[in-house]
Amino acid sequence: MSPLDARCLRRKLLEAQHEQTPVALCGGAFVSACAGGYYWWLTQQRFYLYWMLVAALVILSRLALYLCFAAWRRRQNGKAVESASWRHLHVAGFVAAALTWAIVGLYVEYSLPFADAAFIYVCLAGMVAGSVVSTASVSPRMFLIFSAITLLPLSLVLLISLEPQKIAMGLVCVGFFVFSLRSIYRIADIFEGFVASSVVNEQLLRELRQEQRQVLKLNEQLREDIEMRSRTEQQLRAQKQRAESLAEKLYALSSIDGLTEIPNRRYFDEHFTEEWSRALRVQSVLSLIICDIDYFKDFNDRYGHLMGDDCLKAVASTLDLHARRAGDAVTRFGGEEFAIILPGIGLQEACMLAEQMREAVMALGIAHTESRVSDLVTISMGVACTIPSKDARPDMLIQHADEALYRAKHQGRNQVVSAGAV
Ligand SMILES: Nc1nc2c(ncn2[C@@H]2O[C@H](COP(=O)(O)OP(=O)(O)OP(=O)(O)O)[C@@H](O)[C@H]2O)c(=O)[nH]1
Repeated sequence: MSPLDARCLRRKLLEAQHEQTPVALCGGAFVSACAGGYYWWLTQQRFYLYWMLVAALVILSRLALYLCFAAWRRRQNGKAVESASWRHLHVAGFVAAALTWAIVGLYVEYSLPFADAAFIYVCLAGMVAGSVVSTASVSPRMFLIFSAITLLPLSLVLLISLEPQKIAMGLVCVGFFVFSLRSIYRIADIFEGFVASSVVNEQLLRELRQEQRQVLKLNEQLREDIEMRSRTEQQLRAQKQRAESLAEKLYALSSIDGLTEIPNRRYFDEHFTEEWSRALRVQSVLSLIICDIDYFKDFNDRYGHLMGDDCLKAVASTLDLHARRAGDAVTRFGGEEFAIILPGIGLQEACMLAEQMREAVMALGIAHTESRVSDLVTISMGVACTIPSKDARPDMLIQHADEALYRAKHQGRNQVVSAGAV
């Protein structure tokens, strides 16, 4: 038991004794009145008057002590403060009460015959027996003080009286004292055990409440942490979404040709590889057209670069208009060259589409007086087609389309040349 608990235990024991005080005082007052009344008519009334006044004074003093202690307890508000001085005052109260009974016992013994004195023996034995209850809660020592002062002087007088009746009574008193003393130790032990375990329980309860408060505090902290974390997660998710949409926009921007607004070479490279892989997987045809504006350098020289740009835009959107199926992609391959990816289209169909495109470009009616094949802007086109195999590489189809384009240029331009099935 900690020093704090030991102090608490002492205080609790004192409190338990304190709670017995009203009963003890009532009992004392009642027995005093009975004894005073009984002996008033048998011997000197003056002695009993004084004795009853002293007994009343002692009872009132102990009552005042009881009230003061109760007020002090209320002020302490249940704190485990040291209470040694109160204990001493309680002991003093017991000693005073014991002395009043010892005096009356001795007085009766000396002044009255045995038969009349027997009443006081009964009273004293009753007082001692009653004090077992009120003193057991504090300490056996208290009982020892009270019963020794009350009984032993009288027992001694009885034993040395040499009268058999009195000696027998003296022995009974001593025996009563000894047996009571033995019992009080047992009762005090049990009582102290109960109070000690209640003190320990209270301490445990206090610790438990403290732990509970701590756990609640930690819970609160954890809840705040979780809320903060979920807020942060939400913010991160929103930022990630923004970053992803930004990346998509950037990717789209980086895949589009700024001038013609059709997909650029970078897009071509990625998309063509994808389509190649798909065609390889499902063993379907894949066609590629590469087309080039005829005598474009001369066009630029004649009409200037800005007109050249407009021409490129017009050609690009015309080609784009003719490749509208899902998967078709008209891209700017570089300079005045365009590449058209046509998944799932055979050579013949691709050549027909290329022819339509060529005618559509001519139909734009863009004047090109410097061209040696027409007065209008024309295009030459090379078409290649394949069903990809594991041994083949995507570059090979590009190369074949390029070679076909080369032949279209050499064969007089403004025409579609097929590379044949690769
Ligand atoms: N206005 C403009 N001209 C470009 C652009 N990109 C490339 N060119 C021009 O395209 C011309 C290509 O010329 P060449 O490669 O000599 O070919 P060509 O004159 O078209 O002759 P053939 O292809 O043999 O018919 C060059 O003069 C480039 O400056 C562009 O974005 N805008």
